[in-house]
Amino acid sequence: METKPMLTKECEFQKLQEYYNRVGKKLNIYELFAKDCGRFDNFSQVLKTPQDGNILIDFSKNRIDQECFQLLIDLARKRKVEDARDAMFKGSKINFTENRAVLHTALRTRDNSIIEVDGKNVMPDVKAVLDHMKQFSNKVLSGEWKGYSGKKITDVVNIGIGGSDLGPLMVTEALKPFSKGLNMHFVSNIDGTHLAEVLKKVNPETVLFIIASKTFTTQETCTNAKSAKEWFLGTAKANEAVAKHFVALSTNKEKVSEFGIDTANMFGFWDWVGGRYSLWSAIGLSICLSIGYENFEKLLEGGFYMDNHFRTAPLEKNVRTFLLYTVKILKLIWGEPGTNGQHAFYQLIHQGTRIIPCDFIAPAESHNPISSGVHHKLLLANFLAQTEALMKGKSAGQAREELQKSGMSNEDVEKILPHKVFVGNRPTNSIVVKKVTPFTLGALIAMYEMKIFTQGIIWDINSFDQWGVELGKALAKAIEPELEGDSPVYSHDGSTNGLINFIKASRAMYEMKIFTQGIIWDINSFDQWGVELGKALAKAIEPELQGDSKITSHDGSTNGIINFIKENRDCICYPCSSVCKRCK
Ligand SMILES: O=P(O)(O)OC[C@H]1O[C@](O)(CO)[C@@H](O)[C@@H]1O
Repeated sequence: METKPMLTKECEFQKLQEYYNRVGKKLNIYELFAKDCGRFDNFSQVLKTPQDGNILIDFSKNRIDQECFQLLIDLARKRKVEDARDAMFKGSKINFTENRAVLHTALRTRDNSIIEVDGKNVMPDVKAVLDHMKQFSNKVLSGEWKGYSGKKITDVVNIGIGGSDLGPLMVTEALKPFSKGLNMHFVSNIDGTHLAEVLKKVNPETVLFIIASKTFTTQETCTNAKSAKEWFLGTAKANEAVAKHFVALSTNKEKVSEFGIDTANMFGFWDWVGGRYSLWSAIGLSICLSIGYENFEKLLEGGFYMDNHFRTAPLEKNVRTFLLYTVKILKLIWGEPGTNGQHAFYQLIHQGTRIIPCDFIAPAESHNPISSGVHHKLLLANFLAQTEALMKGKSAGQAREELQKSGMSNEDVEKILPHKVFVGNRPTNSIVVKKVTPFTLGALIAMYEMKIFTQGIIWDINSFDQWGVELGKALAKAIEPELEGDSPVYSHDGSTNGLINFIKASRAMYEMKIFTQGIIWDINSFDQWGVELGKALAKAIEPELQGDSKITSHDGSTNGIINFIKENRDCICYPCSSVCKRCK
């Protein structure tokens, strides 16, 4: 890869910085909507999928205007995002610190492209492994594959960690409505409780263990796999039985065979698949077993669809660059499904001292419209309300008026007031799909992968290596023996020694830390007014989701998303009466 100047030295970056100082830091999202009735249309995009409906990407609730947008695009061009993208897709070794190609995109290529690494077309091998996955998963699902005592497989335990766990775990969880009936379990943690609790639920005669490890040297996975095998042999006794109940997903044939797994039951992949991007590879075998191979192919198709968008759409119309605007603070993506987050950490997002840009992802239609769709309506109302609340906030004037109306004394009002005010102007992206399907999920995952890629190129960070993680692993090896026994340790810095010695002696108490922070900063750790505002807005939005009339009562983005949901769902009545013009 060509060496680039430091980001801050780029003239385009300096222009962006100058713009931020002059205009950007004063931008107020809510006011931007008031000034521009076309804002939602200008800062959102609809992608039409072949069979799975439209995907809406709304980034209008960000602190951007047209000038800022153009400056960001100019910066992306200057940092050669398009060249890097093309280099990645054609198999150049863009993971320059490890001298590797980055070709998880080849795994989901669904046309007849030739993709070469070191002059060799990798596609025949990709197809051969997919074929192996198809044959195997079909055999297990049909019951043709039998355990050592002749019984069908009922449970699958995926033992892996990091990319060999999280991607398949997330996908199988998200696509549960497509399950073909096997019970899926995922064991990652080295904490023995994780494995032990799963083993209580499965039967050695009907369980299949998938040992998923790119390197087959990962401490957690190897330890869990060894313990699982010991548990299995405790009942099965004969070593030959292992072949019926253990398969491996790896790039390391030698280690797989050393472990005692027949390499005929090994599903391979290659060093150009990064661990974090491996769910599209053989690491996705648990996905195939959960939702069936045909659905796994649809997941690949969704990823391929998004890749094609990324490759061909100009930056100005490219959804990954839109998502760029969320990058300022987080380099890390975290969250919660459904409304769980608003009962946990949204207080921080509403009233914390740092801006936390959020993405909200929602389906217009649920797979489970139970109680005549009431659950889904409430889910959507809360999603919409939180994005609105984060943007609008609540001024001191509004809060004072509310408190006075409640009959509170003036003295009390002034005491409570600072806790009831929140500045708003918190940026969010909203992403709405018609329904969560293997295809749409594949497309969304690929979109986020490419967002990380784009950020890496702009900041000149290699998104495909993990040297920091490797350093941690090396240090863990040194610390491991020190945790034995009860003699104090002095070989590290004061803090690490202190921690080790404390762990040896007792457990930490975290709740009191939060309490102490609250007292020091004068933040009430026990209220949640930001969350309450979201709830109030959700109540107002709920009835608006009824019927198919256009909504205009909110800001452009909220209106736009509500109207998108209404237009893109089959049923328009809550509760579902089966007589509305779309669902009857
Ligand atoms: O698949 P492996 O080789 O067991 O590695 C597990 C995970 O550990 C990492 O190497 C990080 O330590 C990830 O990249 C990878 O997904």
